[in-house]
Amino acid sequence: MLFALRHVTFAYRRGAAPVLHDFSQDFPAGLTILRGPSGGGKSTLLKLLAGYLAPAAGTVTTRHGRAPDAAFQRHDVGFVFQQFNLLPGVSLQRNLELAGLIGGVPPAVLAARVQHWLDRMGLQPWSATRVEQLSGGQIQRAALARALVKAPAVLLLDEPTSGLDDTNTALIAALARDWLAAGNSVIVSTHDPRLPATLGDATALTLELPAA
Ligand SMILES: Nc1ncnc2c1ncn2[C@@H]1O[C@H](COP(=O)(O)OP(=O)(O)OP(=O)(O)O)[C@@H](O)[C@H]1O
Repeated sequence: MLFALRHVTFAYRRGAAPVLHDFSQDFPAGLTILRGPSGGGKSTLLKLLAGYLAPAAGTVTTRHGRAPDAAFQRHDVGFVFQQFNLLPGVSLQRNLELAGLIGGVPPAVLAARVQHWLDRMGLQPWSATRVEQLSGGQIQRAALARALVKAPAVLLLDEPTSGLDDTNTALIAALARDWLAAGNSVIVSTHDPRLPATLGDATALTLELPAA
């Protein structure tokens, strides 16, 4: 099992209505698609899986049999946030290099790995560009490239294609498909009706989160 959640309750503030209440769910390896209304808790759930948020009650267990910790975040998880969280003021290439270094990619293979993802994402012309000068679509592809540089076993994607045109959506779907085909796992939250079809994995688990 990739993740097991047991009786998870989470609220952003003490006393506030919980986003998740007594939520239990197994996440098998492979593809999981999180759907549900805006504000339903998809991003929150992804952050609980990665260990960026901790439940107030209940447990999140990774395939290592432990709660997700800093080592798990560094080595096992590639997270594409809705806000992308690229490091401003430095180049796209440097963003990818830093992510690889933090993720434990051996320096000997790092440069080639970074070039591979810049090429694959069609971002090579902007490798020296500071990220705040990229377009929205370029930033979205850059965030995915940055998540993939460290070759994470689990890719957590939060609305990775929102606002993207069909070409860029197809590019991101193809990447996710390849990542799955290589034996890795992808958990994706999405409203995008194009995405489940283009991911084309009949074994996908689809979770519908209820309205908050
Ligand atoms: N940092 C935060 N502090 C307080 N409340 C938050 C925070 N982040 C999210 N929330 C609230 O938690 C609830 C769930 O939000 P979440 O972002 O997980 O939903 P979502 O399903 O990902 O929504 P969307 O599809 O619009 O991205 C919402 O009511 C939201 O307002």
